[in-house]
Amino acid sequence: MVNVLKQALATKLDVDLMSAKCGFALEQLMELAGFSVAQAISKVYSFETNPSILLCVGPGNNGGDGLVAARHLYHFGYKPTLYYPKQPDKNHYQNLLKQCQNLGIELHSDFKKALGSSDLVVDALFGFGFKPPIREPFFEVLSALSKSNKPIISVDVPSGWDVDNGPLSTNCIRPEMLVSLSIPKPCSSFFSGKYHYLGGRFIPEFLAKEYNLDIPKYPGSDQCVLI
Ligand SMILES: NC(=O)C1=CN([C@@H]2O[C@H](COP(=O)(O)OP(=O)(O)OC[C@H]3O[C@@H](n4cnc5c(N)ncnc54)[C@H](O)[C@@H]3O)[C@@H](O)[C@H]2O)[C@H](O)CC1
Ligand SMILES: [K+]
Repeated sequence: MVNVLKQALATKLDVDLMSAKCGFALEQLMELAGFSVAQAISKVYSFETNPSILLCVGPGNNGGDGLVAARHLYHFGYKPTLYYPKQPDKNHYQNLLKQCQNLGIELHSDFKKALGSSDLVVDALFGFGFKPPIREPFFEVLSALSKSNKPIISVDVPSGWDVDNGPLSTNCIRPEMLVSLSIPKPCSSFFSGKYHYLGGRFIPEFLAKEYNLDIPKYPGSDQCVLI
């Protein structure tokens, strides 16, 4: 049994989930993934002491999880805001953004100002689709994050880390919390923050068996589990 999945296999698992044999749509998986991230955050950081959460949103599905999490965090009582420098044309991402904006969630253009006024930062820039080296404008964003003392919550993979091999340099971000999705990626063994959660409670048992995955048991109706 394995408790981590390398980049190539995580990509294959994602394709399998959305194939005819499993029948999921990306929108469903992303909603569950993003909801589990919001729920994990709510278990660790109270909205009374840490209301302002800046969600840094990347151009792929990791960013989509961030947009979903922002919407749920708003409904949980937080004050989320977004930094989304590369917005793809795809309908789904535009709808997720519209859903946030309809709630009055602010979209920042000045990253440093946004960072200064936040209590927590969600890193939803890159997940298992990241291929180094980091391209602009993300290099500047990640180096500002690595120098900041704000607690960072990374979604699936700490952005800028190699998915299979971990931090690429000494000035990589060091998140306080990591929410792995489906199953942790190998880089999570370098995580030295305080809280490691697993979310994305959607892997059918037959697929877990096929990939020989050792998925921790989720408590009750929770969408995340502390690992
Ligand atoms: N099965 C699951 O667990 C699910 C997880 N989800 C989330 O999806 C991401 C993986 O999404 P994907 O779109 O494949 O990749 P990323 O978002 O990680 O990144 C792709 C995006 O980033 C750009 N990019 C890649 N490398 C660089 C670089 N060096 N510099 C700048 N930009 C880069 C690339 O061009 C793309 O635009 C997974 O981690 C989960 O968070 C799903 O939501 C549901 C199923
Ligand atoms: K991330």
